[in-house]
Amino acid sequence: MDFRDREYSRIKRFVLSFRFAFEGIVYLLKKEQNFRIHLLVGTAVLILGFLLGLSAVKMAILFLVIGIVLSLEAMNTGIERVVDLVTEEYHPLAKKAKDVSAAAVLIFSFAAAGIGFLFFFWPLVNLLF
Ligand SMILES: Nc1ncnc2c1ncn2[C@@H]1O[C@H](COP(=O)(O)OP(=O)(O)OP(=O)(O)O)[C@@H](O)[C@H]1O
Repeated sequence: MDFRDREYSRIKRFVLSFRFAFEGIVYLLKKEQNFRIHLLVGTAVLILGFLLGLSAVKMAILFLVIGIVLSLEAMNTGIERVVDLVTEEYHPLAKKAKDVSAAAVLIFSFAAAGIGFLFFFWPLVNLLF
């Protein structure tokens, strides 16, 4: 039975939507190396920030930035799968769609790296020297 079927209660559809989103996360963890790398780096950054005693505001910004990177990576994968669904042939528009979608992740990753540099440079310098 289709989950959009009217037989399903609103509550059940609400719970199912979480289950499907969770399945998406499992898919990303199993199949997408870039997602795993971003998750690993993000976790390491949060642990380092905690150990260096960054302020609550800075930690909140780090959480936000890491969440956005992971979400963009997930959206990028979603777009790649849709493009693959539309065509398995080489197509200039398929290339543009995938390249631009990957560019979105890269652009924000540069911004995230800039924020990381601003937050960690002096605390690390003070710790090491
Ligand atoms: N159907 C296509 N037509 C034209 N170019 C494509 C097509 N599919 C992929 N490409 C090109 O190959 C690149 C890599 O595509 P691919 O689908 O392998 O994604 P990926 O970046 O390796 O991600 P993933 O490993 O998560 O699938 C794209 O960015 C695009 O430039």
